[in-house]
Amino acid sequence: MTTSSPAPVPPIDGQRSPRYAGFTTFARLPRIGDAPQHDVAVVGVPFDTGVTFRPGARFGPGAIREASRLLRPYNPALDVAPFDSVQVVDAGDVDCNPFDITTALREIEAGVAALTEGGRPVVVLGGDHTIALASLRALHREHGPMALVHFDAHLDTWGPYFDTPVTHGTPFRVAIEEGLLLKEHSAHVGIRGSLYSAEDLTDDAELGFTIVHAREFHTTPFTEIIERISSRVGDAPLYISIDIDVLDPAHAPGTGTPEAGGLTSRELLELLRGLRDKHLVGADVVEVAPAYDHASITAVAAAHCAYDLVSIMSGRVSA
Ligand SMILES: N=C(N)NCCCC(=O)O
Ligand SMILES: [Zn+2]
Ligand SMILES: [Zn+2]
Repeated sequence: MTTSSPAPVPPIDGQRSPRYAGFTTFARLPRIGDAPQHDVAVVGVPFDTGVTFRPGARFGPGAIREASRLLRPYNPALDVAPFDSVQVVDAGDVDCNPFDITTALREIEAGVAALTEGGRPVVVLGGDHTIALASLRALHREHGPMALVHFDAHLDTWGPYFDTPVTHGTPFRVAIEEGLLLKEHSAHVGIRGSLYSAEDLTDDAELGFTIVHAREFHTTPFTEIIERISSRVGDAPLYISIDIDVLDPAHAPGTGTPEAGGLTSRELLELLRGLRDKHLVGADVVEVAPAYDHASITAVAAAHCAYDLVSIMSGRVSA
């Protein structure tokens, strides 16, 4: 992977232009056409045709970008200035069909593939969770099967809903069926809430996943949980998928299928930081539905997750 040369085009300086002014891009980064090339891309996927309950995640990318205006250029938790040594850009949104899931997934896959050519990492801002499948398909072209760390209240390995095989409740079942994932290196984290039946859990185990349930955060030391996830991933190329409903509704009210008893945003960010040394090839932050948000609580959490993901990626690219 190449490191940018000359110096990367930086985000707009908050000391020269107030952070609430000007065009809205993620963390006030340059738009993709305003940099000579990119090492890491952030891209929006405004798609929510796969939802089973409250719609509105199509407005997630815009809300996350707006909330990201406050992000500053140095990330002390990871000791990295993510925009200093590599070129990070906002690649805009993928235009995808709002009426046909199959067509949309093809368009999203093509959009993500164009950005990740040559193995460059990407952070995808959703959109509902269906889009993770397209993103995995695109990254599989570069990396082959990947480890998945999937933060979510929900398993998202269910079967068809209303005879529709690809929805936001099914992306990781399809991903396993398509051979996109290394199941022995993959985990769901934060799972909770009601299921259709106990078989949902045995079906998921048969697909090969392991689960860190939300309630385990009460009984297991945090460092042990991090170690469990980290050793599961090992050295495999890693994709991190963050469904913002992994957070408790108190920390993320703006989402379509909220479940009580979730993680705090502090816990989630710390879990991400625990994966800093992994070979992170791609990530998404999905299911932000601003219509149900209050004071941008959910969008802020999502923006901070995306910032830590970019920080981990740029640390690797520049190393
Ligand atoms: N991926 C999210 N957020 N939710 C999936 C819920 C699917 C269901 O209730 O059947
Ligand atoms: Zn979920
Ligand atoms: Zn999900």
